[in-house]
Amino acid sequence: MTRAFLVVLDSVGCGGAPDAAEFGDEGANTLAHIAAHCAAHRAEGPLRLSNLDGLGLGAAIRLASGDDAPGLDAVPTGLWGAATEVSRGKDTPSGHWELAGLPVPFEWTYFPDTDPCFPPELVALIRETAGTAGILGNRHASGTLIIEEEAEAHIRTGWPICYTSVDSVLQIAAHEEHFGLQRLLDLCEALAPTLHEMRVGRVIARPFIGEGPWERTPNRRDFAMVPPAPTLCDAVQGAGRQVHAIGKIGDIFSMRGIDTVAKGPDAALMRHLEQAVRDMPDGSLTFANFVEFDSLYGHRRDPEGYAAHLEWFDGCLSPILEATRDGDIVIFTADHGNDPTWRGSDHTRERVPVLVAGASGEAGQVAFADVAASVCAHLGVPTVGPGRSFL
Ligand SMILES: O=P(O)(O)O[C@H]1O[C@H](CO)[C@@H](O)[C@H]1O
Ligand SMILES: [Mn+2]
Ligand SMILES: [Mn+2]
Repeated sequence: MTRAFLVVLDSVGCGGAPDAAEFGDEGANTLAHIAAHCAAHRAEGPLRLSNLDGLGLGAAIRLASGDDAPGLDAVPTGLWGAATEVSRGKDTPSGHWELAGLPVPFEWTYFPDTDPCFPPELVALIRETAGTAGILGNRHASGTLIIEEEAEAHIRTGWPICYTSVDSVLQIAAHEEHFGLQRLLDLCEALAPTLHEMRVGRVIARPFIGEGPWERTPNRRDFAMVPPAPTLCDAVQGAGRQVHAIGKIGDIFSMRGIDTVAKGPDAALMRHLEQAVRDMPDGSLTFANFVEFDSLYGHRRDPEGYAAHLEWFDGCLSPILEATRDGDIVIFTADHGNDPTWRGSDHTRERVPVLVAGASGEAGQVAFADVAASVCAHLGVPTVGPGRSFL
């Protein structure tokens, strides 16, 4: 029996989504634009990702979009392809659920990009649940900028800072000491069932500290809707196998089909992944998400920070790939794009690379749900979802 490791590099898209124009994202390409930025502007020169490119990253970018990616021109040794999403959201739950065999079968509710953005009944519910006379924010915003703008008023009034984005989210930022971390988590948890009934995908607690400058802390919590049907995690667990989640996978799947969880910043997650490759039993699935590409660099529109994080990630892979056993597969993919050279601060609709260590050949253009079918086929468990195995 063999093991599967499914590793999502959050937001590391490769352009070319056929419906990108419907999202205002025609031409967005996270990886190709970072590579072009490095080649043209970076003191250290072109993007260098020898492990991922060796598996087929540059080839996947060219296949997905036709765009060039300077510095990524290795001849692939892994199995490589590019995956297209059908769910209507370019958000984290949509991407992960579909990779896990569950294209989202309904339309999410999004809050309009108006000021205010939340309906009065929701504002009343937040006020009542928080025990405050009002809320701050109530608009579309970047999470770091809205803290800059509202933190002083937040500390003065004690009101929570509520905002949203192009994703189906209610985000609440509050100071860990002045407002209280547990109080923030309790508030988000209490609001979540109502928001989920409204088909808002997540309520996200965004705690911060400091007295200006302000700093968000790793105590973020996502209260996500339960997946509306079984996913890859349920299929693997249901076959009596172990499912280990690294990073925010547990939150994204509301712990459905997941046995164990390891969390922390990306550097800690890399150590957890290495340990999982050493320790996980035959027949198991390890499902990891590395979020900092998205949260620290994509949303912050920082192509050089994004490039450095890609190079850090790639540089950590050699010992991990060497520690895999015969018959293991390691799949590297992504859940959506977040082009740091694009306008605004939101995700971008893109295809994503699919690179498999432990297999070889060209998978070509595949579907997100094919990832779940491939993992099921590899592990020899009953398949889940509409996909077909590319292995
Ligand atoms: O700008 P910040 O707070 O990082 O928010 C981002 O994080 C949210 C959840 O991933 C996205 O919807 C986007 O709004
Ligand atoms: Mn994501
Ligand atoms: Mn994001």
